[in-house]
Amino acid sequence: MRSQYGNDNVILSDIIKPSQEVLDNGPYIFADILDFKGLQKIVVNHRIDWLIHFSALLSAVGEQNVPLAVRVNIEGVHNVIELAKQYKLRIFVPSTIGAFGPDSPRNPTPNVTIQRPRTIYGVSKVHAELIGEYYYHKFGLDFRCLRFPGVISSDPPGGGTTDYAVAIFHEALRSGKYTCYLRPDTRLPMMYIEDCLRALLEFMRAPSEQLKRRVYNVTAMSFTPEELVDKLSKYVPNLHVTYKPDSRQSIADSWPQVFDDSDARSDWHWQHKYDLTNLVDFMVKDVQENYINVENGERHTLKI
Ligand SMILES: NC(=O)C1=CN([C@@H]2O[C@H](COP(=O)(O)OP(=O)(O)OC[C@H]3O[C@@H](n4cnc5c(N)ncnc54)[C@H](O)[C@@H]3O)[C@@H](O)[C@H]2O)C=CC1
Ligand SMILES: CC(=O)[C@H](N)C(=O)O
Repeated sequence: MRSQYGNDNVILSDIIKPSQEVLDNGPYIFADILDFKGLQKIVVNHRIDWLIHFSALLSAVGEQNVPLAVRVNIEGVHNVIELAKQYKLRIFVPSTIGAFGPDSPRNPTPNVTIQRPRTIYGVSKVHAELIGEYYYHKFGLDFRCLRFPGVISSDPPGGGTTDYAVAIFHEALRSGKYTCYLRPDTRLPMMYIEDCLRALLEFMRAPSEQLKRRVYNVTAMSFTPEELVDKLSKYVPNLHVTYKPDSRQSIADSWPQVFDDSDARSDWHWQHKYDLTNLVDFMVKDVQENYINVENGERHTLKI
């Protein structure tokens, strides 16, 4: 986004201390999604016109702290949506495959179908979808929402059910081993981060008249842990993976296996670029160069 709109025109915010890399990249400010007045101040002082609301507790951590998930994921959405209405902002809120549940068709899962999720994360995302649509119809708010599958990047994962597909790269490339908390045949929809961010930007830029709905499924691929291990073994030939399913298995078992994003493809021409093979190629390179080599370099420096 910064490469297209200019570094100073995209402000990143969170409640955590930013890394040096984040600070070097462009403006970063503290913003607590639960502090409505603080958010108002930011919108006014920085003349914000688009709001992209990423803050949330993901599926696995949400189950461990339901009251906090309710506050951040539900109260937080109330705040940003009201803010967007007051200041006439275009607003994007991501939803997820987790907004579906065991009663939804899983292969494929269409854009409009039964949504009865069994996690607080999923419930909060259905709530976000519905309140966003309501504000669109009632107040003309330019609310846009994409339901993402598991998003894969080299950043440390945030406590979701699809985290294994990130963690496995870090652990396999360091130690040649990984213990997976899902069964080997657990199929879930996934997407590489570059596709995810491009989908978001293309969707935000699409003229309103082109959108037949405000909430779209998007995806790129679907795979299982054993299929990912098979591809990764090309880079880590003696890779040893064991499977110890935990509470995240039942969450994954209630989620879509294959996501139908044909509406996004026909309405605003969504097209993914990364499939499983080039996802693995890029992830191996990224984790190796930006994490493992850096750690090794730091260790080396310390030894000197
Ligand atoms: N990572 C994935 O696979 C997917 C993510 N999404 C959605 O994308 C969004 C971002 O996900 P990730 O980056 O993976 O999650 P993450 O857990 O890495 O990031 C969430 C951020 O929210 C921040 N946060 C928590 N409480 C806050 C508060 N009170 N005020 C301000 N910020 C607060 C956290 O500090 C954290 O940096 C979420 O809304 C998630 O539901 C949707 C589908 C898939
Ligand atoms: C798919 C998601 O929304 C997220 N990665 C999670 O697993 O909770």
